[in-house]
Amino acid sequence: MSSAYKRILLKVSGEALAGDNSFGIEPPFLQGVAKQIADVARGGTQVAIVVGGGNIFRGMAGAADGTDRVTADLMGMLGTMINALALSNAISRQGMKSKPFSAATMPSVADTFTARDAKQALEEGFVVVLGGGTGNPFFTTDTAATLRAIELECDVVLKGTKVDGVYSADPKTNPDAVRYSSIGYDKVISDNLKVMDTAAFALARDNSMPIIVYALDDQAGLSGVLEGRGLSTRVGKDA
Ligand SMILES: Nc1ncnc2c1ncn2[C@@H]1O[C@H](COP(=O)(O)OP(=O)(O)O)[C@@H](O)[C@H]1O
Ligand SMILES: O=c1ccn([C@@H]2O[C@H](COP(=O)(O)OP(=O)(O)O)[C@@H](O)[C@H]2O)c(=O)[nH]1
Repeated sequence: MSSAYKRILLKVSGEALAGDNSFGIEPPFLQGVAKQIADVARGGTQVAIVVGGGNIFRGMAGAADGTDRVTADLMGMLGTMINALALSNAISRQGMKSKPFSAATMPSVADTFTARDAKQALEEGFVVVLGGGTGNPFFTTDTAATLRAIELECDVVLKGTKVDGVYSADPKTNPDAVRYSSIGYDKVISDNLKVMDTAAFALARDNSMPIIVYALDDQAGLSGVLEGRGLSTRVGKDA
């Protein structure tokens, strides 16, 4: 099993680890995601992962309840670090070497992220799991995923989520929404299509980083999506 890509950046949302619950980590879902990742890595593709934290804490929700936004975002970033440790360990249990990195300095927890060290780990065959987002408040892990993909010279960002691509409107609330098989950066931004935030799309556009949006529960799995099977939307320069 091998893909056309040498090095990928996979964004795993926090909710994907919570499965049918909205909070916390459900072991079967964690193991399911870890197995898909380990299978792709075993096929020879280098895999870097950015994990979200929406299953633990979202800064915006904390700020809405009165916590100041910077503190709330720090709490959110720590949530992503919990997920990073859990996912990295689950990947190791699937028989692949994996190393967590943190955007914030916490030496007793994980190595601090530098592009140099993460690239070296990828070249040594580790799946690297990047927690702590960008390390800055007011950003999201979607932006972190795009940023790290550019820094680590990945070929593509894979955004694994609950929907099977980018639609003309949110498919959860609009049953008439139509799925694009591919779409340009400018259109996704001008139409304000919310599957990722605008900052993430703009960063990808300015650095020509392609993004593939797919459903984490696609029957073809991550490896199938990388091989062009399964449903997905490619966001790139041209539609
Ligand atoms: N135009 C769109 N196409 C696809 N999904 C969209 C669109 N607009 C909004 N969404 C929503 O974006 C969500 C995916 O974003 P994601 O970051 O994984 O979720 P969340 O923001 O809850 O963490 C989907 O569950 C979907 O409901
Ligand atoms: O660079 C970043 C990335 C994340 N966060 C915080 O971490 C939370 C969890 O990340 P995100 O919402 O992107 O997770 P996901 O929706 O992917 O589970 C966010 O709400 C923010 O509060 C942040 O402050 N800076």
